[in-house]
Amino acid sequence: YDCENPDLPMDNGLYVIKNVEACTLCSKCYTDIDNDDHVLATTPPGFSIRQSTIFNSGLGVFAETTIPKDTRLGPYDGVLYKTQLPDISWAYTWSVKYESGERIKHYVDASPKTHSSWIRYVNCANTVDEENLYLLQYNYEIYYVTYECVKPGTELLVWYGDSYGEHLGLHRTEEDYQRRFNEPDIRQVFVSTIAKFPPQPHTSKCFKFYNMCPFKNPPGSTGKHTKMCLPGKSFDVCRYTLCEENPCTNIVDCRPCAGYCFHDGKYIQPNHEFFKADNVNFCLCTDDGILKCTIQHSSYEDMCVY
Ligand SMILES: C[S@@+](CC[C@H](N)C(=O)[O-])C[C@H]1O[C@@H](n2cnc3c(N)ncnc32)[C@H](O)[C@@H]1O
Repeated sequence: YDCENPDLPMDNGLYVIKNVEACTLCSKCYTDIDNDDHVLATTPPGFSIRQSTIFNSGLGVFAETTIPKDTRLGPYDGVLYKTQLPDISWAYTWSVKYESGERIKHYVDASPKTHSSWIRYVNCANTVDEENLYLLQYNYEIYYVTYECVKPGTELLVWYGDSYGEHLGLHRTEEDYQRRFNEPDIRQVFVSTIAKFPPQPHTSKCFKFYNMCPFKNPPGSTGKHTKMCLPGKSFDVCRYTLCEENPCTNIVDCRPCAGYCFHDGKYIQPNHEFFKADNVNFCLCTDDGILKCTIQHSSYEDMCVY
C-alpha cells in the first residue's frame, strides 16, 4: 500500500484490513476450519507470523508490506466469557468493556487457536518507542490500529496495559506516552456505534457475501430465515431454523462444510454454545443443525426473533 494514498476500504475514519475468513475459496468450503492452522489462515496478505524480535517471546506479527497510519486490524477473535473463569488463559485475553470504559462486559480469550485470529500473535512493546499499534474497542470487538505508517519488516507491537506489562517486567507511564506522541494517552479507545447505526432491513442494494461470494439466493426468499444488513454491509442471520443451505455453494445440507448452523458469517460446530453479539443471549447449535437461542433482548438484536 501507499502510505499517502492507500487503496483500502474505510470505516469510521480508519482504513480497514480484515481477517481472512478461514475458508477462503467458495469451492473449498470443505476446509477443516477446526484445525490448528485456522489462526494462520486468518492472516491477511502483507503480514507474516514468525519468530519475534523480542527475546524469548515466541512468535510475533510482522508487516511485510507498507501499512498506512490509522489502519484497523482484526478483530481479535476468541472465545467469549462473561466472567473471568479460573481456567481462562489470561495470556491471550482482552476484556471488552461497557461504554464507560470501566465495567467489563465480557472477556475474549484467543488461546484456542480454532477460535482466534492472527492478531493473537501481536506481542507487547518493550518501550514506548516501539509501540506502533493501539487498542481499539469498536462495537464490542477488539481491534489494533496503526499509530503510524509501518514499514515492511517491522514487528507489530502494542501495549498490553499496565498490569500485563508489570507481569512481563515492563513499565510505562503517561509521560512516556506524551513524550513520544505529544498528546493525551489514547492507547485504549472505546467506540460503540451499535446504537448510532441500527441495522437496516435487507434491500437489493445491500450485497451479502460469504467468503467473497455473493449469496446466490436473496436472503429470506424461502421464508425460513431473515437477514439484516449491518453497518459495513456485513450480514447477520437473525433467524435461522434449519441449516439447509450453504450460502457458498447452495448445497442443501451444510454438514460437509465443517459445521451445522450458520451465524454471523461463521459455521458453528454441533453442540457448541456461544454468546450472541449482544452478549446477553446465547445460542446452541444442536446435533441436528438447529440453532437454539435465548431471547432476552437488550440491543439491536431485539429485531431478531427465533
Ligand atoms: C498474546 S501472546 C503473544 C503471542 C506469543 N508471542 C505467541 O507466540 O503465541 C502473549 C504472550 O507473548 C509473550 N510476550 C509478548 N510480549 C512480550 C514481551 N515484550 N516480552 C516477553 N514476552 C512477551 C508472553 O509470553 C505473553 O504471555
